[in-house]
Amino acid sequence: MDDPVLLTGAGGRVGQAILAGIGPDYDWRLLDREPLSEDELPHGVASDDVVVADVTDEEAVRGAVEGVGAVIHLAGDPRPNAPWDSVLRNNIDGTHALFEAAVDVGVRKVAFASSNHAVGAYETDDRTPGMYRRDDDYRLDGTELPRPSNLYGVSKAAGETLGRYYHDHDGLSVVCVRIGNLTKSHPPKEYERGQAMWLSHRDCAHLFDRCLRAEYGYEIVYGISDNDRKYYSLARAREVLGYDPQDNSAEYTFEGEPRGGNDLED
Ligand SMILES: NC(=O)C1=CN([C@@H]2O[C@H](COP(=O)(O)OP(=O)(O)OC[C@H]3O[C@@H](n4cnc5c(N)ncnc54)[C@H](O)[C@@H]3O)[C@@H](O)[C@H]2O)C=CC1
Ligand SMILES: O=C1O[C@H](COP(=O)(O)O)[C@@H](O)[C@H](O)[C@H]1O
Repeated sequence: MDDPVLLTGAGGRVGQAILAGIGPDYDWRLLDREPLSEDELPHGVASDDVVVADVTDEEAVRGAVEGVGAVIHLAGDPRPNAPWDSVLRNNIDGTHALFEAAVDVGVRKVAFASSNHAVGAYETDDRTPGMYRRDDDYRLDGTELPRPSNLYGVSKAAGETLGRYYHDHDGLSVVCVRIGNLTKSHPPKEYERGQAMWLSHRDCAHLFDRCLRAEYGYEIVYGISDNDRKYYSLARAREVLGYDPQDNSAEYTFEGEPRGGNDLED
């Protein structure tokens, strides 16, 4: 990828994990509605490459995508309990504005930050907590219909559908990454669901690197580490993107302490 890459929501948790891992490897343009501090910028990114704007601002977004080859679109309200007015504006209108601008100027690829909450209602009372455990073979693989757990999940399913439309209508390559639970240094503590869908910082950076480098049409993949407890299949991400995760929440105790050597979870 020789052309610049636009990263929206660059100042947030996922954006910073990506930049910490692959910051030096791309020519970045960054967009966030909050100004980014010096230490949030990868080496070599000048203030001219930073757009402080709301992703629903069509003119600003059009300027931001001009000349870029690919976009990683993260900007939005990430709260599972976010109210409808916020997800409608930040997540649905914002994602629509981003896709419209991208196809208008001829961007080739968009990686969209979807969420586990687009399919959270598969976690029914009769399946949980068993499905969060490693001896359970229940798997979602990205071919299932959305089944959102909240209005935030509805907004992510809408983003995936917008991506489908712009792929079919305009030929844009789109990968929707249903991100699990990103935490730094250790998996979520004392939280089975979080440990089943943990995404480490290094696997996150590697996954989005693969989204930028691989060739695909329209894809939905799961964005988690290679956790023993997983109930999301990584097969599609491995096959289409070449994702090769290195981390596994089983290498940590339930309380989040690293286990020694080969001492994996019982
Ligand atoms: N952190 C996680 O474990 C997960 C995150 N995601 C998704 O990944 C994306 C990033 O999430 P995080 O980094 O955790 O959130 P965050 O809240 O840390 O970062 C979001 C960034 O986007 C910016 N932003 C929000 N609304 C904006 C708007 N309308 N215009 C421009 N900038 C805006 C914020 O200023 C912030 O810097 C979100 O779309 C979220 O739904 C999905 C699943 C899990
Ligand atoms: O989409 C998201 O999911 C993660 C995990 O959800 P949780 O309900 O198990 O905490 C969440 O932490 C993150 O904020 C959200 O954007």
